[in-house]
Parts: sequence; structure tokens; C-alpha cells
Amino acid sequence: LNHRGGCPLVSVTKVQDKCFNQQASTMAQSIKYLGQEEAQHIDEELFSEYGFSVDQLMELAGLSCATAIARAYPTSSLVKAKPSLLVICGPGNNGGDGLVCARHLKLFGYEPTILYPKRPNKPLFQGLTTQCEKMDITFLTEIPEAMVIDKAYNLVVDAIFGFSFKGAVREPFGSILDVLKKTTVPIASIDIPSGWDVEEGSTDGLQPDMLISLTAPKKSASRFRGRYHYLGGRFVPPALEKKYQLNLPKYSNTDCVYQLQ
Ligand SMILES: NC(=O)C1=CN([C@@H]2O[C@H](COP(=O)(O)OP(=O)(O)OC[C@H]3O[C@@H](n4cnc5c(N)ncnc54)[C@H](O)[C@@H]3O)[C@@H](O)[C@H]2O)[C@@H](O)CC1
Ligand SMILES: [K+]
Repeated sequence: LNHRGGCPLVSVTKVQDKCFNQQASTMAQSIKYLGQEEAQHIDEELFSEYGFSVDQLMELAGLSCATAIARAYPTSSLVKAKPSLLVICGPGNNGGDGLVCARHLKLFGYEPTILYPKRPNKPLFQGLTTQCEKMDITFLTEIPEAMVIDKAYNLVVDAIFGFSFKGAVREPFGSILDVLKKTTVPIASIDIPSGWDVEEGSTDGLQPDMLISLTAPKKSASRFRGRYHYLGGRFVPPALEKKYQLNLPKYSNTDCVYQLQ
């Protein structure tokens, strides 16, 4: 080690590499994990102060999720003959992210099927649903049994609840989550594992294999024990990132996702 106890003096390139890696890992560790209210404030500010529309951010969020899923589970790695996925969409914007994600996954060569039991009566969600239907994505009317899911699908995408989830789970989502807890196929959760308290997580809830945090991880992400943790939603203006001290990692080149774990 050098006199400051820093990088070993092996070669300039190695020292630079090591320092860079140390900086990168320190940066990754220091990303801010958001509380529920703070996540909602950032969301509101993106719309009110920065002039974004929900549609815009949802498109970027959903594209990030599809990209992260394609990185972690490339079609060549899937165990079943068909690249089938089940995308379960909830009643809010997390569900909207799921619809966008399903559409991009289809374009990426997967065969998504969607379960969307509670559909908001708003043009945005109606449009996203039509887009999926026109791409020949099948919609189920009810959740299949756990054994059927395990047999038919390579992966479940959980787009049921995001950072606005609160309280005890209401139907039909309680039954859906009960089925998902019995499945053995990997689950990829968008923003929050559904049913988890946004800050505290859950001891007996879903245990997803993948988490895609949007904008910045939420506090419950520190309890995530799956294999893959990605950050997506590369749309935060630097001034907003600074105001909330998000300490986001540097996305590489034109990437819309960053692998945190
Ligand atoms: N600024 C951001 O960070 C962005 C966030 N987006 C997504 O938006 C999500 C947040 O969306 P929303 O605020 O619409 O909220 P959610 O999608 O988290 O959920 C709200 C819906 O769930 C219902 N709900 C809440 N608690 C429930 C319970 N206990 N049982 C049954 N139903 C319950 C509510 O009635 C409401 O319909 C984020 O997690 C993220 O996925 C992206 O679409 C775009 C950008
Ligand atoms: K979710």
C-alpha cells in the first residue's frame, strides 16, 4: 500500500482501475434509499416543477424494466421451449409500467401474457392496454394455479404495487399474491416487491429473484435477497438529483439500466 494506505503501487493502469472500482463501489453503496413520502415528493416534482407527463416517464420506466429483464434472463438462458412470461399488472402506475414493459419484452423476442384485473378508467391505461392487444399479447381473466404458472412460464413480472402501496392487501390482489408465494419460477418485481411495506419490507411476503428500482431504490430494497438488483428510470434531471441527494451511479454510455447487484 502507498503511504496513505490507498491503492497498491503495482502499475499506473492497475492502480487507476482499482481506484475506479473502489470509487464505483463506494458510489453504488451510497445511493440514497428513499422513504415512501420522499419517493412521492420526487414523483410530484417531476410532474409539477419539471413539466414531465406520466406517459413519458412510464414509457422510460417500462423500457428500463424490459431492458433489465432481458439482461438478467436472456431468451437463450430460459429453461422452457417458449420464451413465455407472465406479467401481472396492478391498479396504479406500477401496473402501467408493467404494460409498457410487456410491450417492449414482446419486441425483444419474449412471449408475455398479461393479467390485468383492475383497470383504471383513464385514456393512458386504455391506450397501453390496446397497444398490448394489438401486439397479440394475450390477457388472462384470472390468475392460474401456482403449478400451472410454474409449468407454463419462465418468469413472472410483478407490476402490482409500487411506492404508493399501503395497509393490508385488498382483493383480488391478496389471492394473487398468495398464488405467487406458492410458485417456484423466478419473480422480477418492478420498483417494490408487491405487498411489501415500502420502507420496512416483509418477512412472509414475496421473495423475488430480481428487483428493478425506478428513479432510486426505496428503503425496503435493503431487505431484498434475490440475485439481481437493477436501477432504471434514467430520467432524473441533475438539479432534482442534487436537491434530494440521490447519489445515483453513473449509467454507462447510453444504457437505461445500471446493475446494482
Ligand atoms: N416518478 C417515478 O418515480 C415514477 C414512477 N412510476 C411508477 O409509479 C409507481 C407508483 O404509482 P402509483 O402512485 O400510481 O401507485 P402504485 O402503483 O404503487 O399503487 C397505487 C394503486 O394501488 C392501490 N393500493 C394501494 N394500497 C393497496 C392495498 N393495500 N391493497 C390493494 N390496493 C392498494 C391504490 O388504490 C392504487 O390504485 C412507482 O412505484 C413506479 O412503478 C413510473 O410509472 C414513472 C415514474
Ligand atoms: K411491484
